[in-house]
Amino acid sequence: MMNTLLKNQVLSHNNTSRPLPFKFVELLFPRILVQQLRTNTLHDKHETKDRQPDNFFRLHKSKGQHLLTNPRVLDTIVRKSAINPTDTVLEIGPGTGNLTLRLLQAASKVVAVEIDERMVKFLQERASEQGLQHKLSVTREDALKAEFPRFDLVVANIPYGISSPLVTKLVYGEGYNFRSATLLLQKEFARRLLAKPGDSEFNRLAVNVKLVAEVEFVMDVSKRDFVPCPKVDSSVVIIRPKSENEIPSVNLDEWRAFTRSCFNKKNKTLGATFKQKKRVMELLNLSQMRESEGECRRGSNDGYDFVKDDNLDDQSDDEDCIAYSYSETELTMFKRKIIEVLKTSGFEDKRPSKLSIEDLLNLLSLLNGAGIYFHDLKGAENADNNTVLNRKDME
Ligand SMILES: C[S@@+](CC[C@H](N)C(=O)[O-])C[C@H]1O[C@@H](n2cnc3c(N)ncnc32)[C@H](O)[C@@H]1O
Repeated sequence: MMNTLLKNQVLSHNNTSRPLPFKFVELLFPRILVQQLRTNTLHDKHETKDRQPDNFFRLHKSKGQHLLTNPRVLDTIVRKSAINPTDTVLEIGPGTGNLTLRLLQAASKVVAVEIDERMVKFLQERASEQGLQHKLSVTREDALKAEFPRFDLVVANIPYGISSPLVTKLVYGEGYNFRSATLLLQKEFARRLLAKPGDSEFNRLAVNVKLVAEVEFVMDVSKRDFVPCPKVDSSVVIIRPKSENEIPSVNLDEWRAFTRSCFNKKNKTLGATFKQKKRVMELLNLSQMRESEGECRRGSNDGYDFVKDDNLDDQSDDEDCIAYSYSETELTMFKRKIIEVLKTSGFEDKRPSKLSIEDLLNLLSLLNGAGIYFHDLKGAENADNNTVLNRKDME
């Protein structure tokens, strides 16, 4: 059942029936809201069977339900997003709608994707009460699985647990053509998106996003601006996809497979990474697949099964674990080929986290020139039960 008290409180910013002058409400809003929400909501951690009366609107930590309540921050997010009155805005995880109501006022339309049915209903009612329901389309879906309708820009305070796959989906998703994504993210995650080569936070996520988009820092947001208060601080960033002619000409699937290999252990030198027997086997297999457009050789008990190989440099590697069969000679020759490219190009002793995108593109092109290719094995992974599924995403 909808909690009327909660509804009145989260609505207070725009509720015309409230007698308090707008500015005064604006000033008091965070404190009133925090105080009252605290007494009228429960978070997973505090849930007990005997403490769940109907008028409690329980927020689920597992779904990242931390509501942004500071009107100053909400207004800044909307202002910085530079929304045109003709724009359709995609909001992921609208929750109770504190941001959505502002977006509805600024945009022509808001399409929202929310996983929690209760939030969907709450938001629809709230929009109706403000006479804005005709501008809102909210569906109950997992944003990672949803096919987003057409949108001009994204503005969202997203659940932090899905940040990496969601950012990947937005910037690498086929068919999305949008101006910008203003996202409220966990501070550390935002720092990685903003990191430059040589920074300690510079990783595969940063390099992949930067290939196809520009990232701008907007502001830090205190954990105290949320209800309930999370453990971490947050930051707002704006991601702007590059136009087609600004993106280097590279096969994006191969690029992502290449950076996955390079950054597998980002503090190892590229020489050490690509000398690993499993890496050599994987690349030999992919390169042969590319040449023959055929089957990959895997699974023979007579050959090398790197999962069981005690001589591996890095047994803790939790990436793709597929067994291939190659002779010692084949592997040695192929390994020489890789090392030769790394040596002659001066990349052997370099660490991926210190390299620029241009350096990495150059290395990929040199490896391709020597017949060494990279490929995202996800398709093969789904089709083949021999694959150990434990693939990290972009981090
Ligand atoms: C951090 S809260 C933000 C709520 C609201 N936008 C705000 O700023 O107050 C994240 C919201 O995302 C929703 N959510 C969590 N996982 C989701 C998913 N996979 N797809 C869509 N929504 C999700 C949660 O239910 C929650 O409402």
